[in-house]
Amino acid sequence: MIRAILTDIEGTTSSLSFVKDVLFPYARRRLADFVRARRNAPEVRELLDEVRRIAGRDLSLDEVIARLEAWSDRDEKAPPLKALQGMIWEAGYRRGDFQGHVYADAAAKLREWKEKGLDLYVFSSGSVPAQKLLFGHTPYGDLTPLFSGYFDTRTGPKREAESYCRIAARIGRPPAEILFLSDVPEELDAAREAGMETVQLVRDGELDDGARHHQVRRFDEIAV
Ligand SMILES: CSCCC(=O)C(=O)COP(=O)(O)O
Ligand SMILES: [Mg+2]
Repeated sequence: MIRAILTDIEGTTSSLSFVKDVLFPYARRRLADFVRARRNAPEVRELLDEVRRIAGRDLSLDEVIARLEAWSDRDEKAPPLKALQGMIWEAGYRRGDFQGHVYADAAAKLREWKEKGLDLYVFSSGSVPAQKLLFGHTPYGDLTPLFSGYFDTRTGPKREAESYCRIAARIGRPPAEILFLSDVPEELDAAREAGMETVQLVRDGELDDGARHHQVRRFDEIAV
């Protein structure tokens, strides 16, 4: 029996276009200036050092910025980039430059599941602070009280079963009691390999009769 829901964000609770056309360009435009202005702040300095560790050699500040910009352009889910994006988005949410996009059906169903006693969790490549910002600033108000926990790629890559085993252990439930929702079949494959139940969101495009995972268009088509 399903006792907890673990959900992806981009393409699942929220539109691809909000992330790709609003959030990513917003952070990309400000990345270099943000890093230069905050390079001595301990939380930023640590992330810049992490970029150097990933590169495997010392890099100048310009080289670090170039690498971050290249990752952003390729949508690489590198943890230090995701953390910096979240820091930049914080000002955007605070100033009201944008709100976190959440589909109406997702907001309603998340509320309903919570009221029914299910525990709700997020697993996204966006950093945990970025996840909280998105769900904290939606047209439906602050949805963060609905969630019992948040996971990002610091827990592990989204396409590896081990990440879902770790999440189940952190949630404190057997994987079979957890339903994972995502738009990406490879993420669902990994969750299934870990023993979780899965449903694929297909927000746009055709449903596929032969799909590996049960497909729905909206949260209100998910039976729990
Ligand atoms: C936390 S909102 C921004 C989402 C993001 O940065 C991203 O890379 C999308 O990843 P997801 O795992 O939610 O598909
Ligand atoms: Mg997704």
